[in-house]
Amino acid sequence: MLECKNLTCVREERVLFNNLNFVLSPGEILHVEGPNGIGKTSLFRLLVGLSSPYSGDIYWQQQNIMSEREYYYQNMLYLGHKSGVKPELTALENLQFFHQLYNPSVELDLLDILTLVGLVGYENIPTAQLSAGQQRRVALARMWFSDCPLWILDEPFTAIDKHGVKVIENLLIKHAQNGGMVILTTHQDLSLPIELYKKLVLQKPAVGEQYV
Ligand SMILES: Nc1ncnc2c1ncn2[C@@H]1O[C@H](COP(=O)(O)OP(=O)(O)OP(=O)(O)O)[C@@H](O)[C@H]1O
Repeated sequence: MLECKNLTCVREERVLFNNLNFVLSPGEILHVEGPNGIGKTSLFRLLVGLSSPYSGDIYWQQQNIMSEREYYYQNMLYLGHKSGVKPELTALENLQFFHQLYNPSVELDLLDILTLVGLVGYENIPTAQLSAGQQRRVALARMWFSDCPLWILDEPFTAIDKHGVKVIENLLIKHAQNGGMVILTTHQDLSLPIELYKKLVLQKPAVGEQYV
């Protein structure tokens, strides 16, 4: 379970959100919504420990993520805005790298995963030469390798076409149905089963609480 308690985020003395509380339990997909600049990426950076909250705490399985970082990182997959793929390696080589990184002991057919992410026929092209959506697909392939229960996905659908979005949605559903947890932000409408899906809408702080 991921739990945020009284989380306040401040940038350049401006309060993006204050006293945010939420819980993400096994089997849940949480969609963080809000307009450009409201603080979604800032929240995700707090959730993955890349920056520290102005106040408040984040707990993973009742352990503060800042004091139990190693344990937390063993359980969490983060996909940020940057693709995290190696541009000079081919799509297949990037997948081989993810395989070694995440679960080398598990036998996987990388061609199956290339098929799922729609990159068959492009497997031997350097990733730098692929289209924006294809490069994003290489990055998203990590979800098929990860056995982490918690997935934190910052705009995973950027540059992904409608069919690709469906494939990823189905993967998120499967992950949640297997007891996994997903927190994601996207400006797209999602079609996910209501029993797995909840929303968190970030809102501006009240006037008078907008600056520290
Ligand atoms: N490192 C930083 N230093 C100063 N200001 C920052 C920093 N990071 C973000 N901000 C500011 O915080 C605000 C929220 O940015 P953030 O990227 O979290 O928004 P967002 O909700 O993810 O937006 P979008 O939907 O456009 O991706 C913006 O006004 C941004 O300029």
